[in-house]
Amino acid sequence: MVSVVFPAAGQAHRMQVGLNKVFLTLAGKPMLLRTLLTFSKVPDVGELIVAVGADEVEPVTSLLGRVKGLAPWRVVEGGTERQYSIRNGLALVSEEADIVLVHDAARPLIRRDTIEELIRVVRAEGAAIIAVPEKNTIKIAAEDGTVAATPPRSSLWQVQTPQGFRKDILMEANRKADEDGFLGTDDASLVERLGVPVRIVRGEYSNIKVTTPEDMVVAEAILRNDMGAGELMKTAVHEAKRLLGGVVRCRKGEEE
Ligand SMILES: Nc1ccn([C@@H]2O[C@H](COP(=O)(O)OP(=O)(O)OP(=O)(O)O)[C@@H](O)[C@H]2O)c(=O)n1
Ligand SMILES: C[C@](O)(CO)[C@H](O)COP(=O)(O)O
Repeated sequence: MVSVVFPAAGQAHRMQVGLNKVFLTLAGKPMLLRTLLTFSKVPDVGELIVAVGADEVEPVTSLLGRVKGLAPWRVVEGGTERQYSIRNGLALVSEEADIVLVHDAARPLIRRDTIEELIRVVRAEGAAIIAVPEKNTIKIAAEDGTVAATPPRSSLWQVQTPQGFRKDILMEANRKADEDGFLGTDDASLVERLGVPVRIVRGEYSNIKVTTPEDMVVAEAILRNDMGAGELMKTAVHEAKRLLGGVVRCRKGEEE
């Protein structure tokens, strides 16, 4: 059985609304619910553990109690850092779970097929993360604000969640991180410290983490666009050709 821990106890400082962003509505549904409902549709997922702020435990418990279609869930108080919120969630993972996924509640655009593919890879390899190839050139800055290095883009991936692990691996990684006082910005970085290989599973660029106000616009647009990127592109290509009288170049094999 797969257990999923959702860190949802952040302060949303960068959203600048004075409210935990996971309760903000996107296309008519609170972000947190959207995320939980998508995971609930995955047959292997047997448990949802949601870490929220201390004063949010009661209202969230009451809210989830009114929602139909959720997998069995529990709400726990989060911590001052994402990693501590997850640690509190891990304490509630049930005996029957053999795999644990961690997913930011603030990534409401995750797709069911991406979750299913991640679970398949974790079953086979023990540890895997969802990521997409980096599109920009990334620079490493020196302390004085000049460029220290330009790592080759072909080896850079933007890491997302969910991230999934065999339960024993994730538990040990968290225990060791606590012992060493190590704080990571994702869960895989804790597992990497154990020397366990972590497989990268290619996901979707649309699985954004809603972090700043403009991310709300992007998320809302993606959710409200019932065409999807593939269909949108077809229409855009058709229009471009019409405007330019068929002069638009199509790469071999990519003709309409
Ligand atoms: N102490 C914390 C901090 C973050 N999170 C969760 O971790 C996810 C990713 O974090 P982030 O996008 O940074 O959210 P916030 O911490 O809320 O945002 P900010 O850093 O702008 O305050 C979010 O679902 C957030 O709720 C958490 O559970 N506990
Ligand atoms: C785990 C994560 O979503 C991967 O991109 C990200 O590192 C979380 O970072 P944040 O500092 O909590 O925004």
